[in-house]
Amino acid sequence: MNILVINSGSSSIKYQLFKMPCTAPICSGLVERIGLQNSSVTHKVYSGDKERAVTLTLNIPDHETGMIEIGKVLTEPGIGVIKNPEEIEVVGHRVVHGGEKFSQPAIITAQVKEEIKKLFSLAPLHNPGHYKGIEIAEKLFPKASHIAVFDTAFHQTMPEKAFRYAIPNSYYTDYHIRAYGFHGTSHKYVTAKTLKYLDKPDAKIITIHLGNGCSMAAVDAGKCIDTSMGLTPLDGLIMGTRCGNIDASVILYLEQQEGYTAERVNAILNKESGMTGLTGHADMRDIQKLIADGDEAARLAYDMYAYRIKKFIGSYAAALNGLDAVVFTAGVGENDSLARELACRNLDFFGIVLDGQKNNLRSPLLREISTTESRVKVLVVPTNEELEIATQCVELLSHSNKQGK
Ligand SMILES: Nc1ncnc2c1ncn2[C@@H]1O[C@H](COP(=O)(O)OP(=O)(O)O)[C@@H](O)[C@H]1O
Ligand SMILES: CC(=O)OP(=O)(O)O
Ligand SMILES: [Mg+2]
Repeated sequence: MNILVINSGSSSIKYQLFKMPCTAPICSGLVERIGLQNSSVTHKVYSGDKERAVTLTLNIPDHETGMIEIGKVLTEPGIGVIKNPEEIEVVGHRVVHGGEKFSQPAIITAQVKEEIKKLFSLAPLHNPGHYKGIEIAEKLFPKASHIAVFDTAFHQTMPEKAFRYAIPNSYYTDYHIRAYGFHGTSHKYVTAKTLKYLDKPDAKIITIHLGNGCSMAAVDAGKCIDTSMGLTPLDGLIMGTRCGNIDASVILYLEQQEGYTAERVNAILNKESGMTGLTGHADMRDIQKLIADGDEAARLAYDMYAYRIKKFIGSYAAALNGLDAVVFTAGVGENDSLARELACRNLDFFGIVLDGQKNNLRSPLLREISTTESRVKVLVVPTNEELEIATQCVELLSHSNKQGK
């Protein structure tokens, strides 16, 4: 079954084409730096253990343009992998916010699209892009079944004490205001890999997803018991453009002092804050260059970014009442040794000791970066949200077939 998976993040679109049940992709690609300078599409085609990659530097101002470029590259003679869009049987779409409506994957219908649209205000950097992406994909691949897989699903096991906010109960009952948590597909995938690696199904682990958006999860025996993002993907860690945890009064204060509308404050906190607010850049590679040039603000931003992670490690170790492993994943987590080093520095009290040399080695594989004496293992586990989505699509379709469709 040919399954094309579209994973659109806030700054990138990733795609992979699988011929399931084979878990090795036929091709994969990354549309990067969307809306920034030097945006590009990197398309990789695999045959056996050979890989052929092409990178096209293009002007990609938004996710809509990115999706159209993906459609072109898949069928482009020479670098494409299909002759006809009808060869795609299923398109699996990552959808960040599923609210309380979706705790499982769903076949996309007009009603499902309406629900995704209703959640725009709760995931302003994501759901609008997903919606457009789905609409374009439906036109590009009209014969395929389109399936949405939601970031929120993995976190549905959180106990109420972890997901409720201490605001009047009616806001929960009337508006479902609660923490949902995001990046669930990634936390789920790296959790499974880690438990298998540790050979310990009941392990207590902390998964740290550091991409453009960043989140952490406390996972006990494979079940999420807490996570750092909240009602929306704005909460928790410091991110590329998002502030993470903040005293809610800051919002009121800005509205009073500057006369800002709620919409303006929303844009400031989601798009102009985080590493961008502190350094002018969202991409950690750009910020590292500033640090190398002696830029104090960039250094402070890195320290703040890592300190926030460290505080969550401490609180999740307490929530779990034990810790077997800390797992770094996603763009920053997999590639940025400085962020990992700063986040794990001086955590020997918790039994976490990083091995500087192992931490600096670059590899696309699951690896251990703690010392052999470290009581808690520190791992880098490459995420694969696309494979997880393809797997969930197959499960959903075989389940619906068994139901007699
Ligand atoms: N070699 C690298 N060193 C440091 N950071 C990196 C490196 N490669 C990628 N990144 C970071 O990863 C981020 C993208 O991560 P990713 O998980 O793809 O994000 P998203 O899915 O949110 O778009 C980039 O913004 C950049 O900060
Ligand atoms: C939920 C979220 O922040 O996703 P991403 O990191 O892909 O932007
Ligand atoms: Mg991502």
